[in-house]
Amino acid sequence: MSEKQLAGEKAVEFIQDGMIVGLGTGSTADFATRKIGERIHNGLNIKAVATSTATAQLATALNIPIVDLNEVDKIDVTIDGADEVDVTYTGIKGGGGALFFEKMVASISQKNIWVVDASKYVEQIGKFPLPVEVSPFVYAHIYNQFQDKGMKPQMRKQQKKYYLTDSGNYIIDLHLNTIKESKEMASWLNAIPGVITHGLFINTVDLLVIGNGSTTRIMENQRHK
Ligand SMILES: O=C(CO)[C@H](O)[C@H](O)COP(=O)(O)O
Repeated sequence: MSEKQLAGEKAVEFIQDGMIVGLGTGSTADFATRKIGERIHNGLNIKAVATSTATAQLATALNIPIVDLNEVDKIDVTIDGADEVDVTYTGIKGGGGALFFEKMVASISQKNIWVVDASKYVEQIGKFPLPVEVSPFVYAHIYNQFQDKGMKPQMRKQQKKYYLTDSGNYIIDLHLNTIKESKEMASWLNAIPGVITHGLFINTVDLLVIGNGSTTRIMENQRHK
């Protein structure tokens, strides 16, 4: 079994009857979603909120009842993947383009569990390009601002066109190589008009489930206890 599958399936052990569950996006989160589907088939009773159209489609195919984010007061547990996470539980998400909905769902979740393979647990984040979701109305100006600051921006593309997120925005990937001041970087990005959100997730994760060889390592963010 792959490290992604080990991590994804392990996290499902934290889900109990009656919960509202956030379903993440990406190949690792999909393993969790499939396992939840299996448990529903065996009698588990939950409702779920999806973080992307792709995840909603997978969940529906597995008979997982999907509800709108606005129909729930809170989400009990969200299981999501990540592209990189460091020892302070700061991470980069959005490799799969779902960062905006993922951030919204995480923000109203009482417990956020991230599932990753061992290669994503790093000392310093930033090797993975940082996604910034921007409005198509003003994207070129934001791109130029990044370029002028030497942040090596790249418009994300799909089939030669600009990649469109589920909410109809573009993504600019910043090839920074290392991000030391993540809080400052997050505040700066948040303040740029036309930036919808970015892939820096700070102080979000409660529990990190890392697929490690043939087993899993579970790490609890002590600051969230
Ligand atoms: O943030 C994400 C999607 O926006 C994903 O969780 C992240 O890209 C990890 O994906 P994978 O599990 O396929 O490696």
